[in-house]
Amino acid sequence: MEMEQNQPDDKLSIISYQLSAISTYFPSLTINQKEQIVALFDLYADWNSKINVISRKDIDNLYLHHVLHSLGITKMLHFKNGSSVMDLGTGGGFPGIPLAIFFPEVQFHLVDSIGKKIKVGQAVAESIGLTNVTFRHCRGEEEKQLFDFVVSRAVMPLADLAKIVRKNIRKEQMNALPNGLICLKGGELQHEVLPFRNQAVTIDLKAHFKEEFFETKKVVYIPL
Ligand SMILES: C[S@@+](CC[C@H](N)C(=O)[O-])C[C@H]1O[C@@H](n2cnc3c(N)ncnc32)[C@H](O)[C@@H]1O
Repeated sequence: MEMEQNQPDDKLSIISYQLSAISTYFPSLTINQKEQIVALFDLYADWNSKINVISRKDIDNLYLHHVLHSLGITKMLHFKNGSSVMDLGTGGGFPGIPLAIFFPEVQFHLVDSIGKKIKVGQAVAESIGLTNVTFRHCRGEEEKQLFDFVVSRAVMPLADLAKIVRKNIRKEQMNALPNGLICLKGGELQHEVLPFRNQAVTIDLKAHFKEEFFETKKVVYIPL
């Protein structure tokens, strides 16, 4: 198992360390939200043993590498209540499910071209009682609904994503940033951001989360 620098080394302690990191970074989480987050480990461990949605050797890092990473999007924008957000290429529900827990008054639509991954996300959302999420098994190119924002992690280069989701961005604005695309990205980004250099905003997650995993992780916003 890949270890974070400051983590303890037995499995239960690792998980409770990661959970307490989330509570520390997001002190406003309600008891219900914390219970939903706690429930994710057993659900994903079980589903992941049947359908691979997270690298199997990374499941013990679920809370840091997947849940907290997904919540990194909140560092770019706090979606207003009543907003709608599509997660394109959600796989088993990242970043869509952690964001739907965090923003219970925002409507999320999770899309993936692989049906069995969508089934995992649906089962997890149902088990934790999420009522602000819908799912669709389709390619992003086929989805015609309108949203305030599209979020995405580890799906395709920014230019390709922007090309696919431009049609899905609603013209009416209700958030602190103009509607557009918010992506979680890692590593060297200069080349990908080049076509959007006058508009893209990038933030480093290492400025918000101290764990080594976030050293190279970024959130990129592009108005569309
Ligand atoms: C590497 S996985 C990432 C999954 C998830 N976002 C995560 O971070 O765990 C990429 C996902 O994007 C989906 N995908 C790729 N191209 C797509 C498209 N054009 N429309 C819908 N889903 C797509 C794949 O099916 C796959 O589940």
